[in-house]
Amino acid sequence: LSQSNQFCDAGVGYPESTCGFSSSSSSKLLIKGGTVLNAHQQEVADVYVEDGIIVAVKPNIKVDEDVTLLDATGKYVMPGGIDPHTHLAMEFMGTETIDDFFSGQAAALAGGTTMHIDFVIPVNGSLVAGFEAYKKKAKKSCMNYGFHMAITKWDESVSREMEIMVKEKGINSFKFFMAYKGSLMISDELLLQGLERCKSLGALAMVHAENGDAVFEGQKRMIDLGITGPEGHALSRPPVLEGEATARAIRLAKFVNTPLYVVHVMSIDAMEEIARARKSGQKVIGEPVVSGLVLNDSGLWDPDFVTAAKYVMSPPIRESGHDKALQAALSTGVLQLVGTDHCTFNSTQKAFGIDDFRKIPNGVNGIEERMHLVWDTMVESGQISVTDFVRITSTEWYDFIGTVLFIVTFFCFQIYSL
Ligand SMILES: NC(=O)NCCC(=O)O
Ligand SMILES: [Zn+2]
Repeated sequence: LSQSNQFCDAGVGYPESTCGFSSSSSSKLLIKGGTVLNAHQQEVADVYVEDGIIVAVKPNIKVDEDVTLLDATGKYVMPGGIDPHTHLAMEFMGTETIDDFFSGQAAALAGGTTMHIDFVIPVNGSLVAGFEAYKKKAKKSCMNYGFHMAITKWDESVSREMEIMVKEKGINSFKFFMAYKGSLMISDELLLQGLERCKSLGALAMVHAENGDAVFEGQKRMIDLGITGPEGHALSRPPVLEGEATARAIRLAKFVNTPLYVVHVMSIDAMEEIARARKSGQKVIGEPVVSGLVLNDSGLWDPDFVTAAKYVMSPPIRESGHDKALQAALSTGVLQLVGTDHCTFNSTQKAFGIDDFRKIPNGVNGIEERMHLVWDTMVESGQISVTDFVRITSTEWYDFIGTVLFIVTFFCFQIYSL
């Protein structure tokens, strides 16, 4: 936890030890007798933590009397979750997400996630200005976070600033939008240049894969048919458009010979493209999000606009069947890790699209619910093991991004009942 945060400043009943460590006293904690989990193994052991840093993990650690004891017998002790895909305080579709870096992170912590990676959106195309703006937004943070960077246009200065991000600012993953025509979307020509640049910088290229031109046409088609409600959102951008863009991005990444990370894989169509590419040996990573794993599109058909609009996100939550197929792909290693795409708007904001689904701000929640929903649907059902749970909700990210972000989240353990 940061030394100073809103919990501490507000003094809402949190002891000093929760609000960072004073220079005069050190904090010592022994978590005793739990089943310690990581992505590869589990063992009954004690965990000794000094000043927020894990010093030892082994059975029967003996400590002095000044150490705080926490009995974890009969419980799992595991790393805090890492959500690799969030949008806090993001300006989007004429408004700003209702969760900022404090309220979103408070929700994350309540659900066992201790780190998230948010997407910096450039300001007028400038990555440096976007980075500075997000540093300001993130000042209210109460947990660990990192940044990806979205690329929303392409020119020489963007290319130069990508290097600054990688070499000076610690950002080494860049997302390209193949959707949102007229705002965030970039052309294939620019995507290709972006992929080349990622390759030359050793950075990871990410894509939001939907065919933005076809989505635009699909939206017009729905409006012409008089379908203006939230169901029109899903009808206008069917799975085939996600599959097409995923296949295109994969082929362009292959042409450039650089790894590709596909964010929010929502359909069988996209998942199968990833499966095919991986089988052929191409380095493609697929990230399902918790809404796609546990929901289906029935919410979008709710006659109550307020309810239906809550389910509007892109790519859309799909018909029943896609959810189970994505779970199966995750459990068999076709897809690798679970994000949320947490991007929340309240009912007033969602109501911008009361007469036209194209104006409903796109995004759903999940940062608080991700860990327990994956546990409930996939561990409890026996689809994945407890160590797999740790891998797909926490540690897998580091396998992709290397050692740049050392496993800070291990500082914050979450305890789950056996
Ligand atoms: N996914 C979504 O609906 N909103 C957030 C922006 C994005 O990731 O596309
Ligand atoms: Zn997103």
